[in-house]
Amino acid sequence: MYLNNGSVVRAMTIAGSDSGGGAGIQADLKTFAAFDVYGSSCITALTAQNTLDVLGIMEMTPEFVQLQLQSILDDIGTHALKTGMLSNENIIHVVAQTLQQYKITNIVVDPVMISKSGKSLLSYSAIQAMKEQLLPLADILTPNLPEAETLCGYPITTFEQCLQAAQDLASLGPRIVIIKGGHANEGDGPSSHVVDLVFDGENFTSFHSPRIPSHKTHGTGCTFSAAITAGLARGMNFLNAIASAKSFVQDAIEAATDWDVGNGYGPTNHSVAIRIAEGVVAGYSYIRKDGGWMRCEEISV
Ligand SMILES: Nc1ncnc2c1ncn2[C@@H]1O[C@H](COP(=O)(O)OP(=O)(O)OP(=O)(O)O)[C@@H](O)[C@H]1O
Ligand SMILES: Cc1ncc(CO)c(N)n1
Repeated sequence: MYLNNGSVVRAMTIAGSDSGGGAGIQADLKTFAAFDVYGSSCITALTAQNTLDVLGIMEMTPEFVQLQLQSILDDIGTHALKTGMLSNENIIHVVAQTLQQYKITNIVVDPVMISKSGKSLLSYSAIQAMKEQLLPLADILTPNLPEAETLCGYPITTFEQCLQAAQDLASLGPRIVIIKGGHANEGDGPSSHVVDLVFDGENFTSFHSPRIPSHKTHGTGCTFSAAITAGLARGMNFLNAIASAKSFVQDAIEAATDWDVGNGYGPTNHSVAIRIAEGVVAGYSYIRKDGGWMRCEEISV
């Protein structure tokens, strides 16, 4: 187990259970294990789910969510924490309250709203609670494009709109916003690269990687945010944690391309070695120019 100053490094996830094992709590714990980080979990809802569909959802009561959080935090503690599927505003409320009460740091909020199979995982009325109560506590917010559109309240179809959306989301509280590009150009057929855009309140960095032509992408978002959380728990700075997470997701998609697990959007393969920011992920930084942003220097972290 990875140690930091002699202490076992711990990470925690607050999310829904995916009975199919590809997303949610199951993906998070597999990812923490791959990063050699001890994982604990608070389950917000059970989903009866496979690679094709979400057949049913059973929510926990807010009281039981709170009890799980207290039981972990009073005894085991955590060096970083992520949230995934939160289901409703009452759960969001107790989660936000408890994170404040225990002064949790290194909080990654993955604002899960819809499964790859198209089922809602967050009630519409919870979106405002997420914006008002949870986003101000987030160190890192990781929406995919449709989630960023819902939180911003406008469509994002160009790179300039994506730059604007990241700034608007940062104004709601998170220190760092990453808009993930997995869903880009879906309507127009696959594009050759997946671009994840990072805004840290002042500067932009974009991470580019080849788009893997695969349907084994169930849970990529959960895996990505869990990998960032594990990296933060291990003491990485945010750019290294993001770069390591992106490499991990890429390798996990690639390692699953031949898998025969399920008949729909199959899970990724978490049994891949982690690469700790070895300069493998190409990124670009941006400078302000003529009232906009210009891509300039290529970076590796
Ligand atoms: N086909 C692909 N090839 C390579 N990387 C991908 C691919 N699809 C997604 N990714 C990467 O996976 C990560 C998650 O992105 P994505 O936009 O798929 O999240 P998501 O929609 O939240 O996932 P989920 O299905 O779990 O809800 C990002 O780092 C993205 O770049
Ligand atoms: C439980 C759960 N959380 C998140 C996602 C998003 O991938 C999912 N499909 N299921």
